[in-house]
Amino acid sequence: MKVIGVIGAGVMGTGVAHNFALAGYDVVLVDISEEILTKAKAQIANNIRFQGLYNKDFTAEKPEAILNRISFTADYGLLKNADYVIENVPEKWEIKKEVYITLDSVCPEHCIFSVNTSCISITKVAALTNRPTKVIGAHYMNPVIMKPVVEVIKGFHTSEETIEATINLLATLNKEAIIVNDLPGFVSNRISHLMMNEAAFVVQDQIAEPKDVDDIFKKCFGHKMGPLETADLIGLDTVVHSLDILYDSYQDPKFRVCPLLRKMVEAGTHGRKTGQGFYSYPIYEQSLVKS
Ligand SMILES: NC(=O)c1ccc[n+]([C@@H]2O[C@H](COP(=O)([O-])OP(=O)(O)OC[C@H]3O[C@@H](n4cnc5c(N)ncnc54)[C@H](O)[C@@H]3O)[C@@H](O)[C@H]2O)c1
Repeated sequence: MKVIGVIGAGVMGTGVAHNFALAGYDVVLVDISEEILTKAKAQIANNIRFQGLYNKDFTAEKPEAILNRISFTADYGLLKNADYVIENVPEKWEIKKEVYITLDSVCPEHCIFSVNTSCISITKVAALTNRPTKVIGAHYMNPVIMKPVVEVIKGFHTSEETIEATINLLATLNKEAIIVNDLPGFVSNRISHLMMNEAAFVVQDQIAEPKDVDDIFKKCFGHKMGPLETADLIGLDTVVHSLDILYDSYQDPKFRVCPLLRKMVEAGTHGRKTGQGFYSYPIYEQSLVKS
C-alpha cells in the first residue's frame, strides 16, 4: 500500500490523514470545497506541531515534510492511484451513498474501501459498490493519532483478504484491530451512545450539571472522560445522527434522541468543533488533540 485516499476533512478525516502521513504514506485528502480544505490544512499543521506533546511515537521529522505528503483536493479524480480509501463524510446515509457510487467509479479495481462510521451498516454500503468483498468498516477512535485500537467491522461480503490487508495496514500505524461483526453501532457506539444520550437526559431533567455528571464517571468509575465531554469531542451533530440511525435500525425506543441534545444541534452548538457544547472551548483548544 502506498497511496491512501481519505474522504472528508472534518474531525476524523483530518486525524486519519495526519496519522497516515506521519507513518510515511502519500495521502490524498478529498473534501467538497477549497475553504474547508484550507481550514483542514491549518488544523493538521497545528496538530503536527502539538503531536510531540501528546504522542510518545513522535518522530523528529520536520512538520512540513509530513504535511507535504498530503494532497488537499476537491477532485475525486486524484484517487485514480489510491490503494486504500478511508471515508469519513458525515453520518448521513444520503451523503455516504453518493460518495461510494463516485468512489467505485474513480478508484482502481484493487482499491479497498474502509468505512469510518459510527453506526451505518457496512453491508449496506458494500452493496452499493461493484466490489463488496473489498468493503470493510473501520471505526477509528478520536483523536485518531492517540488511539492504539480500531474497531474493525466485517460486513456480510467482506473477504478474509480485505480483513488481513486492513489488519496489516493498521499495524504499520501501531494500531491494533479488534474485529467485530456488522450490525448498526457495532460494539462501541451501540453501547456508548446510550450512555451519552442518558447523560443528556440527566442534565435536561436538572438532576446535575454537566461537570458533575462527568466527574462521577471520571472520579468514581475511573473513566478518562465523562459522557458529556466525550459527546462534545465527537460532535453533538454526529451523536444525534448516530442515535437517529440506531433508532431507525433497531426500531427500539431506547435509542430515541434526548430533546435537549437535538435542540443544542439545531442551535449550532455542536461541541468542541464549534467552540460550544455542554462546555465552552476557547479557540486554541478546539483542534487540540486531547484525551
Ligand atoms: N467524530 C468522532 O468522534 C467520530 C469517531 C468515529 C467515527 N466517526 C464517524 O466518522 C464520520 C465523519 O465524522 P466527523 O466527525 O469527521 O464529521 P465532520 O462533520 O466533522 O466531517 C465531515 C466532513 O466531510 C465533508 N464532506 C461532506 N460531503 C462530502 C463529500 N461528498 N465528499 C467529500 N467530503 C464531504 C464535510 O465537508 C466535512 O468536512 C462519520 O460517519 C462519523 O460517524 C466520528
